[in-house]
Amino acid sequence: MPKEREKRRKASKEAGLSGAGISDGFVKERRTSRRASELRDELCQAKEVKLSEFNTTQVQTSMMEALRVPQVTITPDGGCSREIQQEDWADVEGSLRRKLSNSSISSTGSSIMLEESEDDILSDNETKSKGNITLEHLCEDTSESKPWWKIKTIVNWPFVSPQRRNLSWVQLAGHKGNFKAGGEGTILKKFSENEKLCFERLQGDVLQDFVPGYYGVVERDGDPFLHMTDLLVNFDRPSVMDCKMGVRTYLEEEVVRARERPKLRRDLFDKMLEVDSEAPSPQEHLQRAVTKPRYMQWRETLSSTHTLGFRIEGIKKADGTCHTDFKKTRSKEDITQIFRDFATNNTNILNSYLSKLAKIQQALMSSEFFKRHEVIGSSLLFIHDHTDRAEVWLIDFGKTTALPEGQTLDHSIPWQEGNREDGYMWGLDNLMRTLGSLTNKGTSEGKKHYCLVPMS
Ligand SMILES: Nc1ncnc2c1ncn2[C@@H]1O[C@H](COP(=O)(O)OP(=O)(O)OP(=O)(O)O)[C@@H](O)[C@H]1O
Ligand SMILES: O=P(O)(O)O[C@@H]1[C@H](O)[C@H](O)[C@@H](OP(=O)(O)O)[C@H](OP(=O)(O)O)[C@H]1O
Repeated sequence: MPKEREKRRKASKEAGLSGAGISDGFVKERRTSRRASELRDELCQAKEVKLSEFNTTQVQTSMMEALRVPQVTITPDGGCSREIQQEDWADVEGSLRRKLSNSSISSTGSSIMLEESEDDILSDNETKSKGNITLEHLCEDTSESKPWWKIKTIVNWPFVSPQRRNLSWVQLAGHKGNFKAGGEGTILKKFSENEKLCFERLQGDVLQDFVPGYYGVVERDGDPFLHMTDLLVNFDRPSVMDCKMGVRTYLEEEVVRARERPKLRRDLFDKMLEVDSEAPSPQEHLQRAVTKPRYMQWRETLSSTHTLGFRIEGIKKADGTCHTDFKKTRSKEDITQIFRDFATNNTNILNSYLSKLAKIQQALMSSEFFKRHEVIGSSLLFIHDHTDRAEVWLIDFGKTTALPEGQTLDHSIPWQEGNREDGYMWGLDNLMRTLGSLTNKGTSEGKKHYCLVPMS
């Protein structure tokens, strides 16, 4: 981390900006994020690109034929970002409060609510990014003297001029509008109190080398962001894959809330219908809505989350093509084929990935952070390029939560409501076996983690 920034971060921390400030931030940040996203959407009016489904047959077809999706190119330019200073924090809190009150859930007293744009504590109605990036404009405030970066959306990767090539960026999963460019090989991610706490706790943990560098909270256009390393920055036309880890993709508290105060979501019903018109039950068809845990569980059984403890979320290949619809990719055979294709069957790359995963596995086994956190919805980001450099990082701690004092997790035993197990290690084991089957190393790289009984 550059010294200047480190100093400023320390100063912010000492001023109490890191751990405090937004006590009920988990709720607020999601709403803030949604409003910011809406505003951005209004500004950008970017169009969604419908991606073709990516099944086994398509794996075998040329990726060049796949739909081109907009990529983000980050170019140095004037701009207006700065780290949050002590005096700003009250403003941030105030703005979060304002945004929360603007969008707070109305209490009707009814036991079941049908809401198109609201869900429980953790959800919102943002469109998913899924590889097609919304055109983002950075603000043009010239009063700031610090250099900034400008994002432009391009449609075809090869159009990027040579000097900008390495700065191209893609978002394979997650919520649209969650990312902005940061200076000097960094990016900004929409603020999440939970994720911020995770990044802070990861400092000094054995996992620190396997997560993006974290440089604190910064403010941009009135919103707080987490400032972190852009993992793509040192690669040349990287191939990228996002694998969401674990057997469960929703928090226990989401299940509890859905039980106590079910909220029916039409958008999730529609997403379900799009994949399989027979998936909703007759009652769900009647109400034309489902609860979020119902949707999430259906997604898990449809994909390999349930059976293997991980699933592929998205892939971008060196030629710039992206595929992000792996909702129905479940079998070992399909996943193996996708990995083979992703790594262009290059044994150097596959071996590098495998040994990187073995290191991650080792680190996880001795990590105090991992022991004491329920890791939900976190991904492994695989990145390689034509130099055969291949790296894997853990990303996305938005739903990674600390356990009560004294409690630890095994990460391999079956989940039952209340035990908070996430199946992360079991999923990693299966992932390593998948990669191992494509190399001579088989599964000898890693330590075996015994199977979970599939959840009902
Ligand atoms: N530090 C990083 N460097 C490079 N790319 C990143 C980085 N962090 C995230 N990405 C890209 O952004 C995508 C989404 O990241 P992430 O999962 O953190 O977002 P999210 O909005 O929290 O997702 P979700 O909604 O699933 O929780 C990843 O798939 C990856 O393509
Ligand atoms: O991948 P899909 O099929 O698009 O489904 C989404 C995905 O499971 C996300 O992980 C989840 O966000 P969180 O992880 O943040 O809960 C989102 O919930 P949301 O619609 O409430 O944002 C789902 O809609």
